[in-house]
Amino acid sequence: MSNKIVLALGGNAILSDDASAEAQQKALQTTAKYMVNLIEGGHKLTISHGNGPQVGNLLLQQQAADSEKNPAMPLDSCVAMTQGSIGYWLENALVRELKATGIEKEVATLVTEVVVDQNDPAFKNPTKPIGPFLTEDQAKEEMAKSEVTFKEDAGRGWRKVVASPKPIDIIGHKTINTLLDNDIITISAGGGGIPVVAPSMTGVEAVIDKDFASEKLAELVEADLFIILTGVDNVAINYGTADEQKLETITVSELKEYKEAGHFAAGSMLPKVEAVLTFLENKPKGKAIITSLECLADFGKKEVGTVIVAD
Ligand SMILES: Nc1ncnc2c1ncn2[C@@H]1O[C@H](COP(=O)(O)OP(=O)(O)O)[C@@H](O)[C@H]1O
Ligand SMILES: NC(=O)OP(=O)(O)O
Repeated sequence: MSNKIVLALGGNAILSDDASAEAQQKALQTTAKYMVNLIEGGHKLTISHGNGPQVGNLLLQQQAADSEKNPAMPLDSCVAMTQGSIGYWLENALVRELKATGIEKEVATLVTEVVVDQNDPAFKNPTKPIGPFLTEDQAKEEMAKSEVTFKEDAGRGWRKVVASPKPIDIIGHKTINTLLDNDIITISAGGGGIPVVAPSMTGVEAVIDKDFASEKLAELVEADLFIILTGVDNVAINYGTADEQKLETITVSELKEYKEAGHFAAGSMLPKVEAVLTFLENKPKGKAIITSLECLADFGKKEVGTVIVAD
């Protein structure tokens, strides 16, 4: 059966330890190979992706821009720039892979604006980690020098945090849907989308969580299947402990219970769990999967990853 799929790519599908353009392009070429399985199945595919490491690095590069002739770009413009660069790399990789496998499909990347509420409490409480990981001492030194906030990120080190308001609407979602209905693969809502406030559509300094933006996209294009790819094959309870247990097929109520019991870390697995729960509350007949890129190789042959369905 052919499905309309929203596929959200996590950080490890784009970036390893090497943040060079060449290394990210190479990682995305591997990612594109795994996606062919979804495309060959005749599914209508729209892809979104994160930009946390990339937009943080780009913001750091702005510090070198200190003159009127070479001004620093604000965060919303940096989000737009990373949508462009990651979209270019991914589109390029997919087109190459489609050619190699003889699949005749086109790919279109869309610069996507996402409406947020200017009164969203997130503007007063930055939580979204971006850019490189620092040690605690380095982060404290940075905080003493400027008004930037750094927080510890899920046991992995300290990162700069910025406001991350919830997405309300995706500008151009009808265009994305029209492209999908015409069997064109789209790349959209990259980096969570460029945050803008209505009615003026002015860009604001924030980075939207790509899991929430991808959910909003899945809702608006009425996707049948919402897949979030991340660094693990399955969501787990008691993650990282001796009692860790991988979740396979699970209902919305069961997942909610585990969420309420605190099994999912804020800033890493929690937004993914919340995004799939919201998707299935809006579309009970839909299906959501959280898994790794590698597991996509078996998609269509057997159930892969953590599959979430309505009760
Ligand atoms: N309960 C959990 N089950 C599985 N993985 C978890 C859990 N809690 C935290 N994680 C970690 O969170 C990571 C996903 O978050 P993150 O790396 O921030 O996302 P992304 O893949 O979108 O960049 C997983 O790869 C895993 O290391
Ligand atoms: N925008 C965003 O959520 O990016 P990451 O998934 O890379 O953190």
